[in-house]
Amino acid sequence: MIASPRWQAVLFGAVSVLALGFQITIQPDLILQLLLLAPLVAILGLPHGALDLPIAEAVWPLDGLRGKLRFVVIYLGLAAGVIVTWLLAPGFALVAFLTYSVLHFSDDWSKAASPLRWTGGVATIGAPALFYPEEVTILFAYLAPPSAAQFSATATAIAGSVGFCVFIGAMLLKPDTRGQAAVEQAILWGIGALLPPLVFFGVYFCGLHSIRHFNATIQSLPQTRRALGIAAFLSGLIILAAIFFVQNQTVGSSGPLPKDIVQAIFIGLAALTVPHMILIGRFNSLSGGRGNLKTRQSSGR
Ligand SMILES: CC1=C(/C=C/C(C)=C/C=C/C(C)=C/C=O)C(C)(C)CCC1
Ligand SMILES: [Fe+2]
Repeated sequence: MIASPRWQAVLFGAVSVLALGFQITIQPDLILQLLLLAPLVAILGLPHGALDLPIAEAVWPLDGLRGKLRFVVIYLGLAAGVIVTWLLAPGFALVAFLTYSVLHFSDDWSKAASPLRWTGGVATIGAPALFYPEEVTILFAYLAPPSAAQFSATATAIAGSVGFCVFIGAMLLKPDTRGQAAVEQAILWGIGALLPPLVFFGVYFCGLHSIRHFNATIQSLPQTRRALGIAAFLSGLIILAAIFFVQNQTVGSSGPLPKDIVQAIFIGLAALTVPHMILIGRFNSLSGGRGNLKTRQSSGR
């Protein structure tokens, strides 16, 4: 576990530098970016969602196997609802996904001085849209009709430019904002300008978000060791299922298409983030902000 937020910032800086080196030397094309992003998101992103069962156990009395099964069915039902919404109204789904992702990612700076919480969330999506508008429009067009993709890319780029101005304004006018969050967001804007959108996303999601989220959650849960065990077990199970699924695919001679991989990664993330956010919202309100449930229940091992 990387306990100290300062070490998380150092790690994020190091991963960013490595990714810049990778970008300069390899210059990966879209398909290579996607083939690297998919397993990275699966392996590093999964554990932060796999803690949801231990979180639910701390928030609600999930008595016995029945209680746990009921939770899993509701959780997966909500995720399936997102996928159905995406199939029926992809334009609306993309706009909603981008909006709640900004809210979700803002939580990485929940303790930062205002307005850095919001500029951080906006940077995670707005930076690539601002610096790589054409690439982002193409990627959005894999997820929604062209008009909705164009609208979302433009709106996100505008949000990005406003966020960037607010960030610079805060740096110049509010000395109390010049802390660790500012360093992280400066790195975020830097890699947003220098790395292609998917490499940028991979670096932020795996190098900062997942680690920070996982660490904050595990620290505030009772029975830490048990929670880690459940998260490891669930992640292993899902990764095995994914490997089994991929091996049994009859892949055409041309291999997987970028569109299929983009849809699998991002509609998958969109679907799982909805029940995850509802649960985290309940968890935070019960434990008093970014609180701690260790004190609410019997102390952890
Ligand atoms: C599709 C796409 C983007 C948006 C990704 C989003 C919005 C991801 C959200 C993930 C979540 C909410 C994970 C939760 O832990 C970017 C980065 C602009 C780059 C261009 C392609
Ligand atoms: Fe997350």
